[in-house]
Formats: sequence, structure tokens, C-alpha cells
Amino acid sequence: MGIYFCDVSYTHAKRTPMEHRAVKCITLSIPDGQIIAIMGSSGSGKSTLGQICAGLLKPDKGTVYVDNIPIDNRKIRSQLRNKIAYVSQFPEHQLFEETVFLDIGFGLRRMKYSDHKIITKVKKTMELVGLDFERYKDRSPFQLSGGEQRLAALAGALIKEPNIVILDEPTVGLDPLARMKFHALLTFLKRTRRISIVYITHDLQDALEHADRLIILHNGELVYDLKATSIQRVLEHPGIPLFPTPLLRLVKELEFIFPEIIDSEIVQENKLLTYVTERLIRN
Ligand SMILES: Nc1ncnc2c1ncn2[C@@H]1O[C@H](COP(=O)(O)OP(=O)(O)OP(=O)(O)O)[C@@H](O)[C@H]1O
Repeated sequence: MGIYFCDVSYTHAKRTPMEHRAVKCITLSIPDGQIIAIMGSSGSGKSTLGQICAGLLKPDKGTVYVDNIPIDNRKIRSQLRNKIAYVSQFPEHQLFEETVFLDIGFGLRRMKYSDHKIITKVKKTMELVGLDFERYKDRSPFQLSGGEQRLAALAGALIKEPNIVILDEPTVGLDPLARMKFHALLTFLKRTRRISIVYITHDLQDALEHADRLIILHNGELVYDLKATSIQRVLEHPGIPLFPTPLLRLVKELEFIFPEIIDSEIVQENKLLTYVTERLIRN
């Protein structure tokens, strides 16, 4: 269930003094089973693009196609609600029930699932995202930490088994282990269910490690759509709001030490470690 953006623009607060054109003429294709990281500086239009993708904002120019169907009216957008899941930058805004169990199972109750099926699915989904069922099910979602709220909102999004998941800064507030588990979950979902995952992040190294593609926005425009291995070329480009991570700086240093050009695949920690270790053993 791919998404295709054809020349899409969006203006916030139209015809008011706050009017702002946040997304400008974006053409973009998101096929099945890809993890796509959306990056760019604050205010570059990432969340706006994510909300258009989720069908929450209607473009004022251009068309979004889901599965080759133009999403140009409210009826089609509401039919897609169960197919496209969205977790906002502020997950606390998405939680509203008395308990974590009720919150995560909300969508299934609306779809008239049996109580037994709801319990089974809520338990399974909570465990999938790393929230222990017994420990969290009766707690108020409002008394969870920021990271726990993010995981609860993610469980609520995944429980309806969507085809497309849009996550706005999903790893904010997660500890390193939860972060690692979160990325392993995305890879698992992509491989087993062929879900397309669009996630907005400011963490370049995270994106290089886990995303198939990086979409880079600048002032509402899509300035780069590239694979992780092309990142060095972009970093050298003036005006792009991305800075080399420690690992990318190390790769640059290695290019001075070792005579050959370092393989552009080395943007990930495990690949760099293998490369350096092999060189040390050989020398
Ligand atoms: N409701 C609104 N009314 C007017 N302007 C808005 C509104 N919402 C967002 N904007 C503006 O649109 C632009 C894009 O906002 P958006 O939230 O998409 O950026 P972002 O790249 O996600 O930023 P961040 O990384 O800080 O979350 C910003 O300049 C913002 O000020």
C-alpha cells in the first residue's frame, strides 16, 4: 500500500495574519516495506508533511495517492483511518482513556471486537512495543513517563495492523535500550508485514543506521531524497542543515590515514567497526 505525493503543498492558517506555506510542491513516492526518515531543521515542514501523509491535513495544492487512489475527499480519508497509523510528536495528546488497556484497545472496541479478542490483541501489541501487560494495563496513561506514553501511543497505532505507520520523533524520551528495541521493532514490522514506516527524526545517526531512505526538507521544500550511503556528498553541500555525526567525522579522518577511498557503505557503526578491525588485523 504505497503512498505517492504529487506536487503537494500546504499552507497553515490560510487567509489569516499567521498564514504560512509549510510544505511546497513536494513530489515523493513511498513504496511498501520501506523505512523512510524525514529530516530537516526545526520549522522545515516535517510534521506538516507527516500529517498530510496521515490524512490529517488536506493539501491545498497537489494530490496524495494511497494505493493509486487519490485521497481527495473526507470519505476516502476516513476509510483509510485503519490502514494508516499516526503517532504525533506529542503522544500525550493522543491518550485519553482511563487506563492504558482501554486506551490501546479503543480502536478495537469501535470495530466491535469481542472482549476476549481485545484482551489478546492488547496484550500482544503491548509486548511487541516493550510495555509489560500486567505492569501497565491498569495504569492511567497520564501517569506514565514521556517515553512510556510514546510506547502506549505506538501500541494504540499498531493494534489495528496498519499498512502505513507515521511516527513523529518516536524515540524522544526513550532510554538507549528502549530505543534499540524500537528500531528492532520497526525492522521486524517492515520485514514481516511489509509495512511502510515514515519517521520524523533529528537524529542523523539513527536515520543512517535504520532507514532505507532519507528525505531532507528545507524551508518546506524537499531538497534531498537519498540513500544513507550518499550522505557524505550532501554534508559537503552548503546550506543543508545537517551536521556530520562523530562516526561520519571518523570516516573522513580514516580517508586521510588509509590510502584507498573508504567504502560509502560505512555510515553504520557495525560496518565501520568491521572495517577498522580488519585493517588493524591486516597491518
Ligand atoms: N497552525 C499553524 N499556523 C501557522 N503556522 C504554522 C502552524 N503550524 C505550523 N506552522 C509553521 O509551519 C512551519 C512548519 O512547521 P512544522 O511543525 O511542520 O515543522 P517541523 O519541521 O516539524 O519542525 P520541528 O522540527 O520544530 O518539529 C513552521 O514554520 C511553523 O511555524
